[in-house]
Amino acid sequence: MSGDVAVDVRGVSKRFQDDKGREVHALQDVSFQVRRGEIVALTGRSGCGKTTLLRIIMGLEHPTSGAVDVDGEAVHGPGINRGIVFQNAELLPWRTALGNVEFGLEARRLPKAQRREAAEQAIELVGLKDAAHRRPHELSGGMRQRVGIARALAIDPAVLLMDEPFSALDAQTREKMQGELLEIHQRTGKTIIFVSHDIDESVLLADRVVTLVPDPGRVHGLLDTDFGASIDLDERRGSAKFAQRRHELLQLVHGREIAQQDGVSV
Ligand SMILES: Nc1ncnc2c1ncn2[C@@H]1O[C@H](COP(=O)(O)OP(=O)(O)OP(=O)(O)O)[C@@H](O)[C@H]1O
Repeated sequence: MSGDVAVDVRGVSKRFQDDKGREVHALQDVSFQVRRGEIVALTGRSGCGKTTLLRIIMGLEHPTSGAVDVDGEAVHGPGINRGIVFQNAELLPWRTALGNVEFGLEARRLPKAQRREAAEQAIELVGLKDAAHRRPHELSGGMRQRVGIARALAIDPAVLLMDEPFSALDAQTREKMQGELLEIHQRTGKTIIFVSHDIDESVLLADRVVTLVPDPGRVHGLLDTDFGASIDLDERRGSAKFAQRRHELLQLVHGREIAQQDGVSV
C-alpha cells in the first residue's frame, strides 16, 4: 500500500440479522482509500450504512467479508491508532473535563505525569483550558463535545473517526464547532473521517465526500470539494464552488448519475 494512504477499505460487506431473523445487507462491496491528512465525509440517506462503515473502521464491528487497513495495519478490533467521537460525548459525570480526557489515556499505561501532560495539551487544543476542572453537568453541549474530541485526540491517533459529531448541537454551536474542527485539523494534520447526513456540513468540511446509497449500502460516488487552502467557513459557503458541489452531492445522495461533471468520480 502506498505510504500516503491512511485508511484502505477493500471490498467491505456487512450483513446483519434483524429481530425477525431476516438478513439486512447493510454494506455491499465498499471500497475507498483515505489519504493521510485528508478529511473525508461519509454521507447518504438514513440506513445506507454510514455508521456501520465507521464502526467497522474503528474495529467495533467486523465485516462479513472484505478488510480495512489503517496505517498499513489490518483492523481486527479497536486500537490506539484510531480515536472515535460519538454524537453525544458520554462523559463520566464524576470526572472533570481534564479527568475524562485522562481516562481515555489510562489504557495506555503511561506514567501519570505524562498522561496529565497529554490530557492538558488536548484540552488546550480544543479551547477548554479555562473549563478543564469543571464536571460534565457544568459544561454546555458544545463544551462536552469538545471534551469528547480532546479525549479522542489525546491518544494521538493516526485517524480521528467522528459519528455525527455535531448533529445534537444547536445551529449556532454547530457552526462554531465546524470552524473549530477545521482549525484543529490545520494544527494537527490528522486524518479525519466523519459521518454526516447533512449535505452542507459534508461539503463545507470535507476534502472528499463518499456518498452511500441504501439497500444494499454501497458507494455511489466520490466528490472532491476542492476548496483549496481557505478554512474560512463563510468564505467557503459564499463561493460558487460551494453551490456547485452542494448540488452535485444532492444528486449523488439521491442515487443519480453525474459522472461526467467536474470533481466527481463514481
Ligand atoms: N446491529 C444491527 N442489527 C441489525 N441491523 C442493523 C444493525 N446495525 C445496523 N443495522 C441495519 O443496517 C443498515 C445500516 O444501518 P446504519 O446505522 O449503518 O445506517 P446509517 O446510514 O448510519 O443510518 P442513519 O443515518 O439513520 O443513522 C440499516 O438497515 C440498519 O437497520
